[in-house]
Amino acid sequence: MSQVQDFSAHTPVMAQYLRIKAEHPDELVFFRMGDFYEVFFDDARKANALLDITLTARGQSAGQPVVMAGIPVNALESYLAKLIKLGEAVAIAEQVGDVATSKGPVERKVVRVVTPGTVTDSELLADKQDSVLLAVVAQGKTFGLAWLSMTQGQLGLAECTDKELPSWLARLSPAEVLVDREKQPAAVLAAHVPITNRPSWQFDTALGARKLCEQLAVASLAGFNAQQLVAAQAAAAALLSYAEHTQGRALAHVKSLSVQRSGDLLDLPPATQRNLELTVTLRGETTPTLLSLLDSCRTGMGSRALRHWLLHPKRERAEALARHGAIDAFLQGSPDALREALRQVSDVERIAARIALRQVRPRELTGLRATLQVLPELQRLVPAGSALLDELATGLLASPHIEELLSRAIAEEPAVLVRDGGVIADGFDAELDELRAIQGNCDAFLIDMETRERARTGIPNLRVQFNRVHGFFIEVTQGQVDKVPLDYQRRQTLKNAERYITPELKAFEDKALSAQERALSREKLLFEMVLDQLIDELQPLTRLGRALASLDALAALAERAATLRWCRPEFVNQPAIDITAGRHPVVESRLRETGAGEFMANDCRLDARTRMLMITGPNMGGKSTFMRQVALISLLAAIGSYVPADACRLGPMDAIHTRIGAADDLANAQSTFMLEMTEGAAILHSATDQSLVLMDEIGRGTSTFDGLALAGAIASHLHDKSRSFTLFATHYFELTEFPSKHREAINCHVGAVESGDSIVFLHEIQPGPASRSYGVQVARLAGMPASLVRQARATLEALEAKAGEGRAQIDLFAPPPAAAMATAVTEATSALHLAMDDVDPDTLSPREALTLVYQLKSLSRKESS
Ligand SMILES: Nc1ncnc2c1ncn2[C@@H]1O[C@H](COP(=O)(O)OP(=O)(O)OP(=O)(O)O)[C@@H](O)[C@H]1O
Repeated sequence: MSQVQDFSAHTPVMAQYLRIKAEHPDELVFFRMGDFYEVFFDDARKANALLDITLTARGQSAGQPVVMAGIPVNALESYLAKLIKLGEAVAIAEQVGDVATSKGPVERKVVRVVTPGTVTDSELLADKQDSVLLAVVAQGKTFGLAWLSMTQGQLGLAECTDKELPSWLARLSPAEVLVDREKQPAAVLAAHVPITNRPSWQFDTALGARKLCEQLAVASLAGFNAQQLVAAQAAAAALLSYAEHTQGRALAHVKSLSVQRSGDLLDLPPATQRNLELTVTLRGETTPTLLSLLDSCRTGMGSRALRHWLLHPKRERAEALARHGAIDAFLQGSPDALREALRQVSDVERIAARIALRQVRPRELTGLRATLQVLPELQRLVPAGSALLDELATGLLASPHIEELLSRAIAEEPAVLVRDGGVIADGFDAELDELRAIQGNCDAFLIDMETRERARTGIPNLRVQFNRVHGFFIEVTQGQVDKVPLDYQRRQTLKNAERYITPELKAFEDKALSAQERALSREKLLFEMVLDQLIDELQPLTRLGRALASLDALAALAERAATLRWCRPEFVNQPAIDITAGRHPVVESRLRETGAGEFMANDCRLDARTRMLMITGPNMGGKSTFMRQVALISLLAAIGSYVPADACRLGPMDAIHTRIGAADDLANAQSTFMLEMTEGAAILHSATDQSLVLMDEIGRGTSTFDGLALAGAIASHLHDKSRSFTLFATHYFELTEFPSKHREAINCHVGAVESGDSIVFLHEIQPGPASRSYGVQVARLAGMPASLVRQARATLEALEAKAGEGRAQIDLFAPPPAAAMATAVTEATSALHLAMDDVDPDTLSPREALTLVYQLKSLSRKESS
């Protein structure tokens, strides 16, 4: 039960609470009182609204009732989980003083602050996902980013422009973002992530540089190539201060820093991540996605590594090549045995972090011990023939000291919590063994005393017993009570029996109970000592975690490649996306699962001379699927996976841009068309000749003529200016003219055949433009009423006839008028110039001069016509 306290103003406990709350104004303060955490005032009202817990009022403060709500200590985790999900932060104030010896209220202190980005409790974290804390600060036109995965112990720094910031936010997908409360970046506000405001002075470059050097134990950041990143260093200052503040201690396990540059990564803007359904579907679910298909990892660490690879593909292809080599080595045999052994592996990465933060639980340590014991077997099962796998296999080492320590110190099956006792193994510490022996002797003592007392009192059914609530007692049934000797003192009366205690039993009770208490506190001390020794071994443990994660992820990719019949892609230096019999991995596996038929594989051949496919064909024909599969295959190759195709050759790639129809973004007050144009504009601004661009039915969000005109202009821009590899799907038949005027574009279409009133989709990409769009047939398939379909067909025929008669021949792809004038003028000027170049006026005869005037006149007439 919660202690009954007087909460009137000025009571010492209230003063203590108010002091703690003043230090944590932005967090919900959970104030430990006995078996409850209490929340007061506005925090209580908030908890009541968010957690649906009952409000009570007790005492008065400043004339107002003290509003409060209580959370039982043993239900803390589930309430925390809820609050973290809602983006709230909680400061946990524990009783740190000794209740028995305290004068006045027992001392309380905030031992940690749990926030969405810094949570490390295994119960509150998803196994397969990292929780990333990110700090973002604007310095002039540059944004500095610093992030930390608390459970991986890894720091990251980057700088980017305003335009690039949304991609970074999508890629890092932070659980919490720290921003300067004076200038919150708009892109962060738009990203719908929990935001924590920090004071401006915490975003300080010099402070950041100093804190980073201290954290990484280095004299300068030059070794990390980070000394120029002043904005990122400023973000790191706020990040590290906040992380330490929440943990209430230094972050001993954070020893590695990776500096990332926008230009190093294959750019996957947020729209691309969404449209390609990499980690969540368009409906917001986690399956079926590319990640859910890929992730057959055996450990949470492996799944997290795979997710990271997928969202951070590199442009430079050495790492991907090494992974292809590793998959190949696995496939020479089979990854199954290693994957089976990986089942016995615990989440070493998170355990290492929790050791560092002194939050590790006894059973995590036995998990770690079991993992260390299977390392030799794992090492044996890693196949030869790949430099990357060789390197990872050598990483499967931990100092023998750790294993030996864990085997000696931790019991075979320890209790869940240290405070329950039974965690330290017998034989590890002589003092603990002795204290336990006293407890162990209990049973023997009780039996012995029972025999003696039965003999002394002549009560045959007398029993000497112990229970947790009443301690030790002698129980005598009511019928025998008159035989009880004088030294028996009554302790408790039951319906059928009386319970007594004797001086001898009391003395034994004191000894046994104090032994138990002493054993418990000895265990706590020993556990801390074990942690001290483990903390010295953090670096090898963290390295081991990473090696296990990579091995698991690679073995999963190998398993997928074998099961799904994928091939090894080849990288070339020339521009190329050359895919033979490519498939959309997720659609293919859905078709297989639902028995809805075979997936139709398709080729895609793009190179320096053919950069754009103008794709036409009926709705439901497979245009979007084809375009997406080309993007997914390119991405899979870039992360080092095999790909769903028979053969695949890829040139360099710097980004995958997608503009694919989406629902209205009402939350951000953007109409479908506005969104379409905004996303389209972003692509045109950033796509290069090494980008892959998917344009699905651009222009459909507005009137036909506007849409067609815009689509034509966008296609021209992509073809002439960006020169990107472009897959352009459209229902505007007019655009099938595009390739005849643009050398690097060709037409193709998805095949369909009409049978009677109906239509059969072939899902095959065929050369040339589609002959018609079959929209009415598709509507019929979708179940539109027959009368409506008939009406639509009649209208369509009338419209087609009319369009055929009167359509003016408009050149959709002509350069814009201003540009046309400019070109004409330049050419004309240059022609006149050329003619004038040969003329020397001083040597001309009058007749020659007259002829020249006629010539120039005729030239100028020709060029203006
Ligand atoms: N290559 C294929 N093999 C087998 N089935 C396919 C293939 N491509 C697409 N499909 C099936 O056809 C459905 C429609 O495909 P998709 O959405 O790509 O058509 P679309 O041409 O883009 O249509 P719309 O123009 O209406 O957007 C898919 O959900 C899938 O079930």
